[in-house]
Amino acid sequence: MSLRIGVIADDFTGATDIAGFLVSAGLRTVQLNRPGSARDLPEDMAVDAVVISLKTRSIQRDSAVEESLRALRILQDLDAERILFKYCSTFDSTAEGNIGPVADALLEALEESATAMVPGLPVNDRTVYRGHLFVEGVPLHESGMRHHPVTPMTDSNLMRLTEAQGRGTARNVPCGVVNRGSRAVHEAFQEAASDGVRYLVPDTLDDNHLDVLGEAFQDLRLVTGGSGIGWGIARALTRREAAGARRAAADRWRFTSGRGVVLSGSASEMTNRQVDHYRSVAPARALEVPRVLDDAEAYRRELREWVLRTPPEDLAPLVYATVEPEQLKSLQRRHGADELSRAIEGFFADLASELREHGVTRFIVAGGETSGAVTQALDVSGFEVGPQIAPGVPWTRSVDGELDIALKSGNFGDVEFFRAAQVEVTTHA
Ligand SMILES: Nc1ncnc2c1ncn2[C@@H]1O[C@H](COP(=O)(O)OP(=O)(O)OP(=O)(O)O)[C@@H](O)[C@H]1O
Ligand SMILES: O=C(O)[C@@H](O)C(=O)CO
Repeated sequence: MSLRIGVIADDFTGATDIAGFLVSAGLRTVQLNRPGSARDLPEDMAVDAVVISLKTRSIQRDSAVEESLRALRILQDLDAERILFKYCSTFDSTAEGNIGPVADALLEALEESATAMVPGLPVNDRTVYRGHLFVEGVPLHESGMRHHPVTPMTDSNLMRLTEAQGRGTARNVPCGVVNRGSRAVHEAFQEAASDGVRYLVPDTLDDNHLDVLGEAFQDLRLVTGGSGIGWGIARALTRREAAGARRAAADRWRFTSGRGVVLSGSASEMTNRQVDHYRSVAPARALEVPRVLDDAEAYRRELREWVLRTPPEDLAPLVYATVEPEQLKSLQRRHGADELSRAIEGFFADLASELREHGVTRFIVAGGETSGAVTQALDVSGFEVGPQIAPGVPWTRSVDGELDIALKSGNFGDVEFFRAAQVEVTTHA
């Protein structure tokens, strides 16, 4: 097997996000949830891209570097022509973060001296102007990300953030140069590299810019950034085939025949709106936190029987822990934030695995941590990635062909996401 692109992703839903964009640009893509499971890939499986999903965003630097290098070796064994290190479109990495050290280690292992840093994802309103990252039109450090519990972002300047973490200097490529096209960007990259600059940070204001950057960077051994640049590079690689391949991905997608369920453990603003909407069109049960803590087994049985009572042809029933921020804070004060998170994630994981034993084959899960816990409990070593339901959220099928799974990052998708996931499978390219 030889791969056109190999991706190392620093978190779980981030991996699914980029995998969906690669498919939408026409690459047949598999996501591996356990890096070692590359050896389980069927010999005859036609794959253009492999995305290895790690959980290295907020762990110790040494471990993040070590795990990323291990993933690199697996991708090299699969003959990956180019490597993309995927991190968050909101960077999610403070001065102590791992993006710089991992990029440095990958550069060294690939014997390269410079790379591009492209977190922008304009379709989800994450843009870069003069090297500053904006989320929905406001600078990163003024967006909700300034309150992130693990990686509070207090700076929007990507050059400063990168230089604080890495071993080299960074330089912006302003949008005036990007507007001139891929040759101008390529020249800017060459000039920067010969000046000893290690990280090139181009402006990214719209999808045209992603196309230009994809074209300019498609021959670099290492590119870093979000799913947007993955899409840009994949489109550069498949320019002529893309439309046909996109249609083929959507045409091929058929749901498994079993029942479905929606499990929402995300407490984000968008998920709150999505849960509110879905409750008005489908059966839904809010998780009772005291019973999760004190009566989990009996409570799971009760919810399981309730889920299985819904006729399989109806919209899938929803079980949700999702609450508004004030209520979340008050629950966390009463029970302890970490304990509660662990208990709720564990509850969803066990519920998912029991539902699977009782014939549920289609899972829609909201929340990055919740998705990780559920996927692990379902023992899914990898996914074949299908068409996107919304930008950054594709349908996936477990490599054993038994389960359909959609994993939604907290803030992705629009208000009707949960219903849309079940009624239409169009590709957002
Ligand atoms: N009602 C609740 N009370 C306490 N904790 C909750 C509640 N609902 C959800 N949680 C916890 O909040 C955390 C939400 O994290 P998760 O990563 O799943 O969602 P998210 O942060 O919205 O998504 P993403 O990381 O993709 O943006 C989980 O650990 C979950 O168990
Ligand atoms: O890039 C993004 O915004 C997401 O894929 C992500 O990384 C979620 O954690």
